[in-house]
Formats: sequence, structure tokens, C-alpha cells
Amino acid sequence: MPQTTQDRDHPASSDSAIRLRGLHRRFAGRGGAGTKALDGVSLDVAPGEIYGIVGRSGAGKSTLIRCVNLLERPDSGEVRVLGQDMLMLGDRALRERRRAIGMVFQHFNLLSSRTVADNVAYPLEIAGVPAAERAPRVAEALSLVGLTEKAGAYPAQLSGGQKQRVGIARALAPRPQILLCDEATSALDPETTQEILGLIKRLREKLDLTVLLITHEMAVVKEICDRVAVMEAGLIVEQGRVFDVFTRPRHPTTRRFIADTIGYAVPRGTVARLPAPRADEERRLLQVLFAGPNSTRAVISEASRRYGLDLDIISGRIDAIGEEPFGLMALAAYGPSGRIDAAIAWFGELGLTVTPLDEGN
Ligand SMILES: Nc1ncnc2c1ncn2[C@@H]1O[C@H](COP(=O)(O)OP(=O)(O)OP(=O)(O)O)[C@@H](O)[C@H]1O
Repeated sequence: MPQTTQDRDHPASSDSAIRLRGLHRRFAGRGGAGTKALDGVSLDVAPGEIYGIVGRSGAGKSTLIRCVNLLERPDSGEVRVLGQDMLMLGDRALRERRRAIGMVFQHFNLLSSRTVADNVAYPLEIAGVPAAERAPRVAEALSLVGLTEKAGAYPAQLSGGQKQRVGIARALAPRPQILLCDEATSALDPETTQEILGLIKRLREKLDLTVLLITHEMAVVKEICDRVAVMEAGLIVEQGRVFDVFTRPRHPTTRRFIADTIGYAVPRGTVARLPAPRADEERRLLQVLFAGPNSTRAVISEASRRYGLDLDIISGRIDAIGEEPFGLMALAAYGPSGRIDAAIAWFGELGLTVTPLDEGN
């Protein structure tokens, strides 16, 4: 089955740090046809980028990210990491290759009986790194995450954010080129989430890492990712640069994710204070997202003149993704239904994104 994806800014796949092609993975179910966790997924992650995969529970995100280091084997498809065809590797070569791929987990997966330093040393022990070499590598990894002074502590003595720093240090100890983050901030409070995302961003710069992360939170993608893929039912339904996907979402699932993150419903009290529409007109609440050359308020007054509508600005704010700003405005549009539709279509032609808002959430 062809992949229903809408891709933008696809990098040259031969240069990809991670290249996935046509991945299928089905899990046997009780009696029935089973679950298609991956239904033909292709993806390219460029070296040095932070790439986010977002989707609701059950979309197939975990299965996909686990296919990159072959914790999960796809039934069919191609997995290339740093140019290496992973599915061709024997056990020993695969173990070696995995050292270039660090992984960070939602629930940290630390060994409670080991100190912080011994947790970080663990993957080096498994890899057979001699003890004399391990100590400086552990010190280096702990310094990168700012936890040098906790080397002798046990996981139970740490906060959630500190535990995740240990998880990251452990992933970095074998000096990987790629970091996989499986819902790395989902168990953390918002402030600690920001702290960990900031750390991942700094580590990417400092160590030239390529980061692939999965999350169910579009806010994480907005904060940290360069590009994003939206997954649903084992498929990527949309992918592209985060700014483009946020400001011009094409797939309904993406629109819902974006609305949850940046959209705002109009408070009930505000709606109650709006004038009622006349008998021959309709009132519709709209959110207009401005980005690029037409991001000016003049567009609103021109739409009002062109289509003979009253367009009341209820609220507005400027937001940004990375360094790129965009504007969000809530409008109450009054006029005949057909003319409101025509104005919405005209906004669309100008490249603005218009979304109906619920009255009174
Ligand atoms: N080992 C397994 N055995 C059977 N079914 C599985 C297995 N792993 C995943 N699945 C099923 O495959 C589908 C995709 O699961 P997956 O964990 O990849 O989704 P997800 O997007 O990561 O969701 P979540 O955020 O809840 O983990 C789900 O329907 C899940 O129940």
C-alpha cells in the first residue's frame, strides 16, 4: 500500500543519518488479523538535525524508533543508519553498530542498586571497555549533563529531571553519533521538561548529534525539533519543517495536534459579551494564523471591505518557532454565510491559515 504522506524539504536520502524505507511491522492479535503497527513508513533524518515523530497512543511511534536500532525488527523494509544496512548485520556487528546509537527512555530505566557513575558505566562494561578507560568516559558524560557532583548518589536520591540526566549521560558514554529519545520528557513536569529539552539542544550542538525523538506532545516538537513527521495508524500522514507544518498544516490529524498546542479557544465570557448577529447574518469565530509576507493587520480590514463583513478582532498574539515569528488572531466575523466563506477562501489564497473556533470552551 502506498504511503499517504505529504512531505516537504526532504533531504537527499544518500546523505541521511537515518534512512528508513517501506517499513512494515505487524503484531499477531488474538484470533483477528492482528495490528499493523507500521504500514509502510519511510523517513530520512539528516545529519545533525533534531527530528520529531508525533502521534497519539498506538500510532506506531515506539515501534518505529525501535526499528532504528533493531530492538524491533521490521517484517519488511530497509533500515540504514550512518550508511549501514542494519538488517544485513550479524549479531556481533549489530552490537558494535548500536554503540553509535544512544537511546533515552521515558522511565529512565536506571539500575537502582548501582550508583549514578556505575549506571553510566554500564554500557561501557557491556561493550568491554577496560576499567581504566571507563572512568574518564563516565566523568566526561556526567560533566556533559551537569551531574558531576552526583556520581556517587543512587537513583532513589535523585529528582526525575536528574534521573533523566543520568539516562542521557548513560546514552552518551559510548560516544554515539545518533540519539534516540523515546518519550524522554513525558514523565517530567513542564519546567523539568524545558530543562531536559534545552540540554538535548545544547548536546546536539556540542557533540554534533543527530536526534530522533518520539512524543505525543506537539509542544515538545515546537520547542526543539527542526523537522517533524505526524504518525497515525502505522503511517506518516504529514512531514516537513516544523515551522511549515505548524503554520500550514495539511492533514486533519496535524491540525488537531496544532490546535491543542497553539490554538486558543475563546473564553465563554468573551463570547457572551459579543454582539448577537442580525437576523440576516451569521456570526462565526475564526482563528487566523499569519506567517510570511501577508502577516499584517491590513489584511483584516481589506477582507472586511471586499466582502462587506464586520470583522471584530477579539484577541491576538505573536508566537515563534525557533527564530521565526507567526501571529495568531481570533476574529468574530459577522455577515451572510456565503460572504464569510468567500473571505475565508481569500485568506487561504494569501497563505493564511483559518480555523473555526469553538464558542465558549
Ligand atoms: N509487542 C507487541 N505485541 C502486540 N502488539 C503490539 C506490540 N507492540 C506494539 N503493539 C501494537 O502496535 C500498535 C503500535 O504501538 P506503538 O507502541 O508502536 O505505538 P505508539 O505510538 O508508540 O503508542 P504509545 O505512545 O502508547 O506507546 C499498537 O496498537 C500496539 O498495541
